[in-house]
Order: sequence, then C-alpha cells, then structure tokens
Amino acid sequence: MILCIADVLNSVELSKIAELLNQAEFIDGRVTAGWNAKLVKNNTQLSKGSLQGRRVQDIITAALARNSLFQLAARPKIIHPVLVSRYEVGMSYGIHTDDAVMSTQQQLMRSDISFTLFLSPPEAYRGGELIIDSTEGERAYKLPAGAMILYPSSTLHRVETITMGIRLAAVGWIQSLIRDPQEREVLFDLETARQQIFQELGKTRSFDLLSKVYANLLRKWVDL
Ligand SMILES: O=C(O)CCC(=O)C(=O)O
Ligand SMILES: [Fe+2]
Repeated sequence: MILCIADVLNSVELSKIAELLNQAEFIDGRVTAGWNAKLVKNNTQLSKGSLQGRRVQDIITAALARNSLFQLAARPKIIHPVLVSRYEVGMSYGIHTDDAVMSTQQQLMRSDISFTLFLSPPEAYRGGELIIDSTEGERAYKLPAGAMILYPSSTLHRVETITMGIRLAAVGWIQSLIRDPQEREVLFDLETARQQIFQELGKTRSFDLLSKVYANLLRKWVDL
C-alpha cells in the first residue's frame, strides 16, 4: 500500500524547521547509503547528531506520534531517526532499493516501510519528484510541504534531478508491528470500518463481533 498523508506538519512546525535548516550544515549524503546506493546518491544531508538535526527530529517525532492515520497505516514498532536531505540544482538520487536491515543507535531494525516527509513547497523547486517503480510502471510523487508518503521499502525508487530551486525533505524507515504488507492493509481497512460502524450505530452486537475479529487477527499477526 502506498499512502499519502496531508498536513503531518503544520505551518508553525514547517517554519520552525525551515529556520533550523537555514543555520544547519549539510554534508555529502553518500555517508549513509549502502555500497550500491552510494553509486547513485547525489544529495546533501544534515550530519547525524547535529543540534538542528535533533531539534527537527523532535518536531517530526511528535508529529508522527499524534497522527492517527500514520499510526494506523504504519503500526510502527521502530522508527529510524529521519535523515534530512537537501537537493540543489543538478542533484538526484538514482534508482535503488533501501537496505533491508538498518541500525539505529539502540538496535538493528528491519525496514518494512519507507517514508518521505516533504519540507519544501512544490513550487520551490522543479524536478525532485519521488518516483516509485511498481508492476504498473513508474509513478511520480511531489507533495505539498508538510505532507508525507508511506511506501513499501521493498520497492525500487529514485528522486528525479532538480532543475530549479532547492528540495528539502525528511526521509525515514519503519519496522512495523505487522510485518506482512497485505496483513497490515487488512487491519487498516478493518479498523477503519470498525470505527465508522461505531460512529454510525454505536456499540452494537456487530461492532462487538468485528472488534473480536480485529483483536484476534492482530493477535495472530503482531510481530513483537
Ligand atoms: O528523498 C526522497 O524522497 C527519497 C530518498 C530515498 O530514497 C532514500 O533516502 O533512500
Ligand atoms: Fe530510498
């Protein structure tokens, strides 16, 4: 499932992040890429542990924690700290697949879901679309500032060359409590329907049975 979520960051948070990034130092993005992604990665990113990076991380962590659509769709067990990247004219990230196993400061994690949180408004740059390959061909995504896209880490994807302006984005990875993407989607649909039924009809017998099915599927599929 590929899902776009609008307004993950509000305008106050976006301005705060822009202000922090204005004072920040960006380094060659190749330092965090796997050996073959290095060959096609041509961007810059905030160095790990920079003060601005930590402040941006805190804003994004809080925004993801309060976003119920994100929580429901991703069911995060571990969220890799975001990498804040900056693409200037001529920069791009060629076709690659993300590492399956990554390390955070505390632990190793599996990447199930990748995400891009757009920090620049689309009119601030030309090119810079995130292009995801699928069996139906390539699809391009360029979202408003503050919106995010969630997509399977198993895909091949790339970022189109920038031909004007600057593209700022935060990218991250999630190990989900529900490892299998199809199972995750079943639970997402079921929970959405269950909440709607509750809102429309209240705590009926059908709602209780749906709740039982939902809890039992979650119990069966959860990867703790
Ligand atoms: O900037 C993006 O939209 C995606 C970047 C990416 O694919 C990556 O960092 O692995
Ligand atoms: Fe990637």
